[in-house]
Amino acid sequence: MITVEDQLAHVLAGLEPLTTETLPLAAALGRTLAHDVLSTSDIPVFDNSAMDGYAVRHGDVVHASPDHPVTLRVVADLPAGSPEDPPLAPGTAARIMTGAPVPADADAIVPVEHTDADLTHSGSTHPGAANPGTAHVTITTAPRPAAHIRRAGEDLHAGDVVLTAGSVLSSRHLSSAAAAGHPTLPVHRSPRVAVIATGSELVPPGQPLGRGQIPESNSTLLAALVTEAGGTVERAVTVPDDDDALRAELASVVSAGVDLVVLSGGVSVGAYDVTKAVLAPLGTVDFVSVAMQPGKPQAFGHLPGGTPVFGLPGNPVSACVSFEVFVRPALSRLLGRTQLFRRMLTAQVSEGWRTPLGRAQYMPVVLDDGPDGPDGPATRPGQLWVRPATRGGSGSHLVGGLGAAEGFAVVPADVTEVRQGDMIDVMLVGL
Ligand SMILES: Nc1nc2c(c(=O)[nH]1)N[C@H]1C(S)=C(S)[C@@H](COP(=O)(O)OP(=O)(O)OC[C@H]3O[C@@H](n4cnc5c(N)ncnc54)[C@H](O)[C@@H]3O)O[C@H]1N2
Ligand code: MOO
Repeated sequence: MITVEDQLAHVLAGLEPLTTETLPLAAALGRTLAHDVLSTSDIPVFDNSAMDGYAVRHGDVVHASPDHPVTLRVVADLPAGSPEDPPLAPGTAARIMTGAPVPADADAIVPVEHTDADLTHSGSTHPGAANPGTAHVTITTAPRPAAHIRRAGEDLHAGDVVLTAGSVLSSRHLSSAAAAGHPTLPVHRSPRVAVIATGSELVPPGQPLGRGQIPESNSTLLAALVTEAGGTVERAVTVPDDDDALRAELASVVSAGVDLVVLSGGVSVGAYDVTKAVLAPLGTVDFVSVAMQPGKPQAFGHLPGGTPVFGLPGNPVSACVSFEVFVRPALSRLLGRTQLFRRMLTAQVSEGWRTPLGRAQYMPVVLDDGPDGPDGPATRPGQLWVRPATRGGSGSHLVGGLGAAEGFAVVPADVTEVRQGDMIDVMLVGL
């Protein structure tokens, strides 16, 4: 048996990020940034007001207080978007709204709450429609120097990196890109993936089951995992345990130009293990036993023409774990991501279990409140507890309980028992 780490290194060795394309911001959501992106301007773009109020000369109002208010003449009205830079002589102020450029002569903003003014609503900022406000304003509280002025470039300077290559673009990244003046972003192409489930016992979910038949679930699982991981499902199909049927399907997906093929089932030593029967003779797909549970039998290699192909074990929990351990990092590499793996955290075990010696175990787990409940003596703030997600434990066929899993606890190969209270690494898979 080879280790998980060696098999993963073998898988990743031959994979390079796909080519890049330029997409409008909304279409780039979930894609991976291909190059660092620089801000085209300072952020903020210019010195602007953080408050609705009055732009003043600090020296005019430094002693203002409720007992000694200071009255200034209002010489301008500056809504957000105003291009004006009115001169402010001593003793004058400009009415200013949040986001409007601060006049060059002003060095503090007094919020309207610290004045006698009342900012009644004006229907439009259009010149002429704007309400000029009062002719005078009385300041009742002295501002600090530079109070409520948001400085140009205090967030980023023009030319600074705003987004780094390899980032998976979220709503927040897209907002930063827009603010930095980019209507489009360079991203890696999303890998087009074909999912092929093999097995003559499989029928579509919901159809009546004859003896020996089960609902097919791996194509649904794997297609959804591909989509969640940022790939594009080209097709998700089921073929029977028939060599010619699988050969025909593989030829079809290769000619469709997919970037990756993910097969489930038929990788073990059974008489009808179609995946092995069709792919092993090619000499370009390796069938190996990996020291993990579930997920021991694994296949990875290339189809004629070079398309990478995974053969995952058919047991549903094995297929899921195999995807997380090998296929997700591979897809992340094709996507150009810098973060190839799920996030790991450390949690404490609230219900122990036995594990096989010599194989790293991936146990589906759920988060819980610990053995004593949320207020128990062993529970500390921020402490995470986990227990097996399925009543039956780690069986690779226990697909019913898989739905509840929020993570996979990763138990090292040399451990035979996980005990209550142990600290354990958990790969988070829930959102
Ligand atoms: N003599 C041995 N037998 C087995 C070994 C072994 O080392 N020696 N390894 C076992 C392990 S571990 C695994 S894992 C499985 C892997 O087998 P295959 O990849 O060949 O998978 P199948 O035999 O096709 O199916 C296994 C199991 O999963 C069900 N299945 C398959 N596909 C689906 C699907 N799309 N949806 C739902 N369920 C599916 C299938 O009905 C079987 O019950 O081999 C062990 N055997
Ligand atoms: O290695 Mo298998 O995946 O335990 O069922």
